[in-house]
Amino acid sequence: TSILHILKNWLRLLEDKFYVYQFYKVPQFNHNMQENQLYRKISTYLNSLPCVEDSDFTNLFSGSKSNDINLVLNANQKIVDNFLGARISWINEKDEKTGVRSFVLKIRRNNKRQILRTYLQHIHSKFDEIEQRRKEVRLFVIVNDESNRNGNGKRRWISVPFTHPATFDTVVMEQDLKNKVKVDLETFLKSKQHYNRIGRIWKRNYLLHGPSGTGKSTFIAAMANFLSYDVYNIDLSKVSDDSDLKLLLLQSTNKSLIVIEDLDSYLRNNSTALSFSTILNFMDGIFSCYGDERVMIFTMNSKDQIDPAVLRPGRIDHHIHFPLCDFNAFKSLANSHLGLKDHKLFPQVEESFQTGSVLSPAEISEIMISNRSSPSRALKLVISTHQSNSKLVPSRTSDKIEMIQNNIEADLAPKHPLRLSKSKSVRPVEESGESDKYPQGLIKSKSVRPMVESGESGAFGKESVNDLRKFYGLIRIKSRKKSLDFDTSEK
Ligand SMILES: Nc1ncnc2c1ncn2[C@@H]1O[C@H](COP(=O)(O)OP(=O)(O)OP(=O)(O)O)[C@@H](O)[C@H]1O
Ligand SMILES: [Mg+2]
Repeated sequence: TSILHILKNWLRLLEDKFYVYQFYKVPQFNHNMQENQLYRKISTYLNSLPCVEDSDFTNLFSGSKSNDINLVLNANQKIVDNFLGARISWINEKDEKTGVRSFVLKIRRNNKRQILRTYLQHIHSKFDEIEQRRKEVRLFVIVNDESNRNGNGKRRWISVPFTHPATFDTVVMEQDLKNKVKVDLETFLKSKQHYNRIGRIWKRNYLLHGPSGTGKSTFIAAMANFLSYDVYNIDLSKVSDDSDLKLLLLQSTNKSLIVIEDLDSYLRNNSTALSFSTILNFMDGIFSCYGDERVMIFTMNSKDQIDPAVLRPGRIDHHIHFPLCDFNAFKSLANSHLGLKDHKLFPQVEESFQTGSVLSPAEISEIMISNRSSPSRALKLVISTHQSNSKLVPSRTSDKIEMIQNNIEADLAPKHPLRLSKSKSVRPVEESGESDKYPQGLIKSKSVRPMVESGESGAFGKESVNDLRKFYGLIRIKSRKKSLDFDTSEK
């Protein structure tokens, strides 16, 4: 490697003899000792180049995030950048006497005319891009404007730092689709001139649709983190009229994600004071033409019965479907949540998925989080849920979780006849009103939980209590869903 490096340097020196070069110096300070902004931009740009790693001497600094390490060029180091096929060298000069630094650009004379101007513009836009990524992302939500005493219910934004950890790497979805969205967003970021030329507002609209718990909101967070855009979450039920919406949009900034969750429910239930045409105009970006560079995201559980006008190209540029969990998604979740690349139960899990997906990634993710100490148990729970007749699987998450729990209790039932009879007497089937929805076995023991959780183990014997404790994870999910029936002291 060293020999190759030396040879390359020699070759370069030899090559240099055959060309005439022009030099440009960018000092750190101007004559009044004010910082030269161009120096700062060039420094940021050069330190972001991968070739910094190849320079002979580089400084390492910790970055803003705990695991980040930033590479910074040391004084008097040379790096070479390639731009439109031309080689441009930079030296980070430091005056030994004064300690003043400057960057010196070296470019072939014949390249200068063709590319220098474009190259400097390129540095400017790269710097903007890097700064944008470094910026703290904020989440804006709508509140009533208290200061507006006679303000007939006007709203305003308040913001908090947006700290959602989701990224495109953590969201489980088809890799091709994920890449497509990334490329689409990257192209969008670079397309200001294109949008101007064709006379369109520089915006892109996405529709994320699919059942509850399939990752739509998580995906929005990943997009915000990818773009480093602020998120403006518009709750349409809080917007009092058309002018209110316009005002709110006027107060939002460029480079932002405008999010409307559950648009279908607003449209179906008419639960907003806005007219249909206002919503369409808003989606067209007519109200947001005061700003630029917006990505609008709408989510829906289903596109059924939605007026096609809402979904037409231009209003929605990109439709992304979020399906229930299939086996591939399950494997990704098992890998990220349980650290499982493979498991002896995987073939069985795969088979259980063949009856059709009934669980959302959110539900599978909950099972895995609650049972992360025992991956086999988590996998068994997924299998047992799928094995129940998929037609009997309810659609509401809380009902599904309950059904999973009941399955486990049913599994335990033959071993603990006493428990069964006890539970039956405590909570009769008719009480639940669900007797025609699930088979008898699935609802029989709902009320066992309070007794076990409150520590009344005497009624069941140690073994059964231990068995139920094994599934404590699930009991926790359920009790969380039911917003805690019992107080903690009882627990
Ligand atoms: N595709 C996915 N990849 C990774 N995690 C997921 C995925 N889908 C759901 N989850 C997990 O499930 C939880 C709920 O997901 P999320 O809120 O994004 O669902 P949603 O589609 O927005 O649901 P809703 O329609 O009810 O708002 C999240 O905490 C997330 O961690
Ligand atoms: Mg959501």
